[in-house]
Order: sequence, then C-alpha cells, then structure tokens
Amino acid sequence: PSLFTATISQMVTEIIGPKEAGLKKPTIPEGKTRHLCDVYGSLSTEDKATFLRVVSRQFGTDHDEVLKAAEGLPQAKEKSEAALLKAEERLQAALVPRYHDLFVQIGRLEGGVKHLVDMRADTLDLLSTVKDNAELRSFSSCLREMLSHWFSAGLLHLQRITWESSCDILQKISEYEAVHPMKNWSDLKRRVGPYRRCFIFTHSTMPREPMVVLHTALTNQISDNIQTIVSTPILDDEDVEDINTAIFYSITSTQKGLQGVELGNYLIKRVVRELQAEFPKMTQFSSLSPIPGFRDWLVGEINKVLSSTESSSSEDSGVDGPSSTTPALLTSAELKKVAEIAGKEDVLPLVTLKKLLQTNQWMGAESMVETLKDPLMRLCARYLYLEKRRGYAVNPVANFHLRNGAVLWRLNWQADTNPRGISQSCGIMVNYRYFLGDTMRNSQRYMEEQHIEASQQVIDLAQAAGGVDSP
Ligand SMILES: CC(C)(COP(=O)(O)OP(=O)(O)O)[C@@H](O)C(=O)NCCC(N)=O
Repeated sequence: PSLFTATISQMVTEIIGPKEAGLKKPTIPEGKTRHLCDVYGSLSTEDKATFLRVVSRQFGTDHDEVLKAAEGLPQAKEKSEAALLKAEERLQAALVPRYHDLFVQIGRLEGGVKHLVDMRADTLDLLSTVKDNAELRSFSSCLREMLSHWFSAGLLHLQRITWESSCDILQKISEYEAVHPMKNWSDLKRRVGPYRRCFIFTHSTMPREPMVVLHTALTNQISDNIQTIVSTPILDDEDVEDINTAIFYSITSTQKGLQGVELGNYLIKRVVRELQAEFPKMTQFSSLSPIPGFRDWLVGEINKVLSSTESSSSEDSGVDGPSSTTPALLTSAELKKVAEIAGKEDVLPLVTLKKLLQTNQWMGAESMVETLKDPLMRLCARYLYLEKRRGYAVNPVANFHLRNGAVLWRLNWQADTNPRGISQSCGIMVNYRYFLGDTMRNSQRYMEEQHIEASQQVIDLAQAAGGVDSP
C-alpha cells in the first residue's frame, strides 16, 4: 500500500507541480494527465478508494498557508488598499485545494469531464460507506462545484425524444427509467407517443448520453393515478383543444456523479417553457410523484410504539394511546376494526397491522382497504409535511420538488396499485403543483425558512394525524 500511495502522490505532483511551485506552474504535457486517468480507470474499487483517500488528504488546502495568509490581512489593511488586495489574493489562492488544479488538467482532456463525473460518483459511493471523512467531503464538494459550472443550463442541450429518435437513445431512455420501469417496446412507444412528451438534456462532453430524462403526460386535468398514464393503450393523434395540463410523472438524473448539480430542476423549468410555447392554452403544471419510503417509515413508527408499549409494560391491550410526544398512529376504533377484519382479536392490533403492511395483504379485502384509507392518508400527510431531516422534508422526492418551489398540493389514494407502489407508499401518490408565479418565492422560503407550502387538504390531513397546530 505505501508504494501504491507514493506512486499516486508522485503522479499527481508531476501533473500539478510541487507545492512550492505556487501559482507559477509548468505547462504539463497532457500525456501525464491522460496516463493518470487511464491508471485510475483500471483500478479496482478498493484501489480507487485508496486513490481518492490519498489525493483528498495529501492535496487538500494547505492549512498552514491559509493561516499565514489570514494573519497577514490586518497588517496589509493598515498598509494600503493595494497591499490588502494582494493579501486577499494570497488567501484566496491558499484556500484553493491543490487537487483543484488536477481537476482542471483532467477536464481539459478529450473525455476528461466524463472521467471527473465518474470519479465523483466513486467519491459519493465511498462517502456512503465511511464514517464522516471531512477531507473526502471537501474533495467531493470541490468537484461538484467545478462540474456545476460545466453543466450549467446554458451548456446543456434540450432534446425531445420521439418514436423517430435513434434506437441507441430510445434504448437508454428505457434502461435509465428509474421511477416506472418499462416492460417492453410498446411501453416505450406509449411514453413518447401522442399526449406524451419525453425531454432530455445532453452535454457536448458526453454526446448521445441523456444526462437527465423528464417524462410528461399532456392532459386536461391534474392526474390522480399512474395507471391511466402508463397503462392506457396508445392513443390516436393529439387533440390540442383537449390539452391544458402537463403532468411530470417521471424524472431521472442518469449520472450519479452529478448529484447536487440540480439538472432535474433545470430540466423541469426548461420543459415548462417549451410546453407553454407549444400549447399556449396550458395553464396547469404538476407532478404525479411516488412517495418512496412512506411504508417503511410507518412500519418504523409502529415498531417505536410496540417497543415503548413493551418497555412501559402498560396494562392496556396495546391500544396505541397517544404519548406525551407523538400522537396515536390509529384511533382505538380503527385498530379494533383492523383486528376484527383480520380475525386476530387475540393479537396486538398494531402487530397485525404491521404484518398486513409488510406483506401488502391489507389490499386483499375491500373492507380493510376502506378501514385503512383515512389513517394511511393522515399518516402519509404527516410523513411528507412534518417528518424532517436537518429541517428539510425527509422524503427525497418531496425535498426535490419543494426546492424547485412546488406546492405539496394533493395526496391521491390508490394512485399506484402496482405491487411496487403498494410496497413503497401503500399505493398513495402525491401531486407537487408548480404555480409558475410562485415557484421562486416558495423555493426561497423552503430553502431559507424550511417552510413547506401545502394545500388545505394536506394541512387538514396532517392536522388530523395530530402532528400540526392550526396554522
Ligand atoms: C429526483 C432527481 C431527478 C433529482 O435530480 P437533480 O435535480 O439533479 O437533483 P440533485 O440530485 O442534483 O440534488 C434525482 O434525485 C433522481 O434521479 N432520483 C431517482 C429517480 C427519482 N425521480 O426519484
């Protein structure tokens, strides 16, 4: 390992120059940079991790130099404006990690930007496995910052995908689909056919590679279920008079290394403009989104109640009574009904409910579905509107649309009855609605005050779950 580490340091130093070279760096033959990329590309996952650890640690900011430069500021301020500017430039240079120069050199190569995107994906994978590694985190954010300049809106090319697009692109559209996987060619044909629009962004450094894909349905109302979008037969030609709404029902960013560059946000905004131009009468823009993680969150909440019931060894029969902090998940009457319908009066109702949820068996009986509609809709509103991580919505899709300035607008019961939809979110889907004149303000309030703009339906449901004071 030490020989490998020394070799990495040597190769990087030959490209970015020794530390003492400062700002005067020799022009480096591309050959050394190309060789480093080839070596990196040939490494095993484990050796790539070593490479990333070594470079992020050995070629980060020089803390002593930063301190020295900072200490020189007061004296320079006393001396003159020119001296202060010079001292500030020295500090700015000191704050740029040395691997920044490595990224610049790699980015200049043919295929170098793609190499950096893949290297960032490797870094994110490594970060997901290690405990907090501050140097690696800085390395990743420096790389993200650089990539965000290369992948800004002005440098991305919008392309509409139709059945007449080339096969290699259509194949990638099918393979990359992460939200509602396509089963066959007719699925794919439907999603690019009449009353549908499929747009991608491509980038000159990765031609013929969809960087992000947005699927939109053209309708005359805000869709409340996915079946009518992905399962309807292929329609005849569009009747423009019948279109006034765009439903974003799937968006996928295909390059993991571009996480945090917000390509999806750019694409939605660009597609809205494109559709407004094509359909001047279009007035409604909304997503129809999955709610990944809701079912698992609910099972977790049930486990919390069961373990607290066990530990408090309360005499009552496991009725999910409200505790001082969190309100009851289901009312006693709802729990009683669940036990009755399941024919399990002798088991703790929450244990029965947990099993029904984990096996999707609750969908089997109409009476059970009816009984669970109100509690599941309440709890889903609480999950989306109240469950937070560092102040922001814990659900990643909610966080994405709320950052874009959308409104948490409507929960839809039985909106996705595929097994995947039942397992993911008990079949519930949500509309994040884009009111174009408000998105900027909504986004700002969400990012700065963690305020979630929500409709009365959602607020009432969350309130019924006992989690929110009346606004
Ligand atoms: C939801 C997506 C498109 C957001 O991507 P993007 O706009 O680039 O945001 P970010 O990843 O840069 O924060 C992305 O997270 C994604 O592809 N998620 C998996 C598929 C999905 N839609 O949940």
